Amino acid sequence: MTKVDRVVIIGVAGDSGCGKSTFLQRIIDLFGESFVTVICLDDYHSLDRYQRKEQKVTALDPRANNFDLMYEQIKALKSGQTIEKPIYNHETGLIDPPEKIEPNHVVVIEGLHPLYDERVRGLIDFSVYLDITDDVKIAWKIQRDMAERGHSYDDVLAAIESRRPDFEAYIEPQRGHADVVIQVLPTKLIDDKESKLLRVRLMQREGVSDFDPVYLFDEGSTIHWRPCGRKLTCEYPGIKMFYGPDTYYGHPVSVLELDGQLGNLEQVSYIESHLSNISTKHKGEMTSLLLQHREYPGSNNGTGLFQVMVGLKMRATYERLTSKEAKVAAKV
Ligand SMILES: Nc1ncnc2c1ncn2[C@@H]1O[C@H](COP(=O)(O)OP(=O)(O)OP(=O)(O)O)[C@@H](O)[C@H]1O
Ligand SMILES: O=C(CO)[C@H](O)[C@H](O)COP(=O)(O)O
Repeated sequence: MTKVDRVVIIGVAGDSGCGKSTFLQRIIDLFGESFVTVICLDDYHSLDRYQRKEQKVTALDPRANNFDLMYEQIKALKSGQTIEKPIYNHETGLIDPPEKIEPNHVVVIEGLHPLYDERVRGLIDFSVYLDITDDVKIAWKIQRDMAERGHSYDDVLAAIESRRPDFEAYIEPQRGHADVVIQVLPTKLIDDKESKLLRVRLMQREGVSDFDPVYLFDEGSTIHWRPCGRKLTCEYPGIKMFYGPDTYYGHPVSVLELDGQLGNLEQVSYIESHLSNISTKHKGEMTSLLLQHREYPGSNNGTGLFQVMVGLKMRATYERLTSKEAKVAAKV
């Protein structure tokens, strides 16, 4: 077992089918596999599939989840203790015998409710909410659930509809607690009925310790930028970027937006060179991270770019927290 002086807890919230797997893979690529442990919060379902059906509650309902145990176990991990985490088995719908989880440098807690319980929220060092609008969620889910899971179009729509009331009551409000929200919306550049072209907004909360929001050109200004031209080749309808201040769930945020598709990934370095506070270790690092896995879904639009950017901010938060604590330890 590796000795870990400081366990940094990262929360990734989002509905099922919102692209968490790709985002988590990007985080693992950045930190290295042995450095990160991912805990899926579905493992804290207190009611199995049959009990939920019997009691007419969904998995999104807090009554189907054990927040006391979630809090106790994340707290224990954060203080360097090994835990016996339950396992929710998605194949059988039952709760399996627990598994041992050891503390690691970075522990990501991902799923429906990382920011729901105030006590769990208090343990998280950096949090992200993946906010995929319905049109896009339907398009993604249809692509996956029809191709890979044998569901029909109507099944997919019915599943989204049946989750909606609990989703709006218990999942969506967590956006107000996240340090960063990645919002995925249909494009405004053209009328795109299939939601293939995306407008992606990064809502970055201001005033969060150990987190400096990324900005375009000039911090605090409002910028509209069409980067397509000599240095960035774009196909119709091109790319539009926006940066500016806003208020979100009653608190100030900096918004960074990218609408459209990145045609030539190598040229993303042109966009990168106009962004500040991206927490890269060398010039062009963000572009090379994107290029490293150009096959991941969303690499050619704002979803991939902002996932990489948020990964870099997580690394910066990790480094600040660990170096602060090392300095405190050195003084004692
Ligand atoms: N940025 C993206 N652009 C286009 N499609 C995407 C993007 N991210 C994910 N998808 C597609 O959406 C579907 C769901 O993604 P994924 O499996 O990563 O979601 P998830 O949140 O991990 O879901 P679950 O929790 O149910 O396992 C996949 O088919 C994937 O290819
Ligand atoms: O939202 C989910 C995962 O985030 C699932 O719907 C939930 O975990 C219940 O799983 P299953 O449908 O396999 O019983």
